[in-house]
This record gives sequence, structure tokens and C-alpha cells, in this order.
Amino acid sequence: MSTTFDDLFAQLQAKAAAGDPASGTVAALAGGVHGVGKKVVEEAAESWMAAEHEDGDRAAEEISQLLYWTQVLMLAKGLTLEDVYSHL
Ligand SMILES: N=c1c2ncn([C@@H]3O[C@H](COP(=O)(O)OP(=O)(O)OP(=O)(O)O)[C@@H](O)[C@H]3O)c2ncn1[C@@H]1O[C@H](COP(=O)(O)O)[C@@H](O)[C@H]1O
Repeated sequence: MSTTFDDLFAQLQAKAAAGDPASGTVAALAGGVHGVGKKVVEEAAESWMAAEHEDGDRAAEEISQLLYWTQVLMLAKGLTLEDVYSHL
């Protein structure tokens, strides 16, 4: 079964709270908003390029990474899903 946006955010929140040393998310958060923000921009560009020049599956893969890094940025900034959803 696929992971949903909300499921992934709950998983990342738990890893951050536990400080799991094996977690790439925890390591990324230690770098702060600046480094995480750069990954968001990188994945946004890769998503755009995949959508322009590659097939749907490749575009979906890049977009999944953009969603992941967007969630990491939310955690780095101390935001919850509700903080963001309230603007939708
Ligand atoms: N969904 C993701 C996910 N998507 C993207 N990424 C990260 O984003 C990177 C993608 O960057 P690139 O496209 O540049 O690929 P790369 O060249 O391999 O990576 P870099 O050399 O640039 O770091 C991946 O290497 C991962 O580090 C993710 N890392 C983790 N998850 C999920 O998040 C959850 C927690 O993971 P951990 O915190 O690692 O336990 C798990 O369910 C994971 O499946």
C-alpha cells in the first residue's frame, strides 16, 4: 500500500522527535532550514525537468521527493500539517 502525505509527515515527526541516528531526515534537520531549503529548490527543479522531458513515472518519482523535502522544511521550521492546511 502507498504512503500518503499525512502518513509520511507523521513518520518524519516521530523520527525527528526520537532523534533516530539512522534517519536521513534527522541528519537533514540538523543542517537547519538553509540546507533543507536548498534541497526543496533542487527537487523542484528536478520535478520540472522530469515533467518536461521524461515520462510520467519519472516525473512522479521526482515529485515524491519534492513532497518529502517540503515536509522536512515544514519540520525544520516547526510547522504542522494543520499550519499549512489552514492556508489551503
Ligand atoms: N520518501 C523519502 C525520501 N524522498 C527523498 N528522500 C531523500 O532525498 C534524496 C533525493 O535526492 P537526489 O534526487 O539528489 O538523490 P541522491 O543523489 O541519491 O541524493 P543526494 O546525493 O543529493 O543526497 C534521497 O537520496 C533521500 O535522501 C527521501 N528520504 C526519505 N524518505 C522516506 O522518509 C522516511 C524516513 O526516512 P529516514 O529519515 O531516512 O529514516 C522513510 O519512509 C523514507 O522512505
